[in-house]
Amino acid sequence: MTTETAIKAENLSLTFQTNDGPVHALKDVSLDINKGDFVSFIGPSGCGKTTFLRCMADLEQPTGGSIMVNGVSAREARKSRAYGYVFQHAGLYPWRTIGRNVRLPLEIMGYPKAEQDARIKKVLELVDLAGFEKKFPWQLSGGMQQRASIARALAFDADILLMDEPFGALDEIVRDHLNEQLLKLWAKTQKTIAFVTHSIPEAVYLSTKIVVMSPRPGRISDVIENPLPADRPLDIRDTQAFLDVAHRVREGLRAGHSYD
Ligand SMILES: Nc1ncnc2c1ncn2[C@@H]1O[C@H](COP(=O)(O)OP(=O)(O)OP(=O)(O)O)[C@@H](O)[C@H]1O
Repeated sequence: MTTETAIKAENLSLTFQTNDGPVHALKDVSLDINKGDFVSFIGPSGCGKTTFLRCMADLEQPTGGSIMVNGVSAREARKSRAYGYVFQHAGLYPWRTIGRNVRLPLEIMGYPKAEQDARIKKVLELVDLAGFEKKFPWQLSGGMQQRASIARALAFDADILLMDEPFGALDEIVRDHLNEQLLKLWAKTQKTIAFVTHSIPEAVYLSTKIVVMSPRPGRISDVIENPLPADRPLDIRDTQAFLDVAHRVREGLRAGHSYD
């Protein structure tokens, strides 16, 4: 069986020119993400995780190297709506109901009304928010709002999901629950997911592949193929196999960390 590449970065570099001189947000980053992979990016603040995700999304332009998404340039991939993007904060419009927030990208893309309705129903069921369509964002908990923003990113059924620390602002129990749900959703939809996190347990629990990054210049310091089985109840986090992977991630982080 051949594995198809969803995202391919080759010697990707991005230097920002700032008043304090150049900032090497990414330098010579090469990585293959296969279709159906769940890849986490972990590393200290400023190591280029968000910049890397934004390059995949064509929201930043690399200054060197290349990035391909689904075999075409990031720009073409953006135009063909190859991905959904989930931000750290849900970013729902407060004056729109949950249903109308999810509807927005579908309206922009010009889907017929009946198709919009069908898709909204389907994705709200996927994230366990059936029945909340008519609520406003402020009537939902933080975790529910984040699920609604995931539904919005899923609405047009892109096969890639880019997620930038989507659960960073949530308390640990809610986060555990959303981690479990996201894993189920991933298994059900077979999407390719690129996921930024600061949490070692979250990275190990969710991923097929963990990319450890380090700063100044932003680069990849380790890529760990996660040996854990696909079926992952939350208590897998207490197993030796889990702790072994977490240990390797921690070592990678420590190696690339400076305490200035
Ligand atoms: N638009 C910009 N202009 C100038 N510098 C930038 C810009 N965006 C990011 N940077 C710098 O690039 C580096 C990488 O930033 P990036 O946000 O990708 O890191 P990160 O790993 O996602 O950090 P965090 O974990 O804090 O979100 C940082 O030094 C940051 O200050």
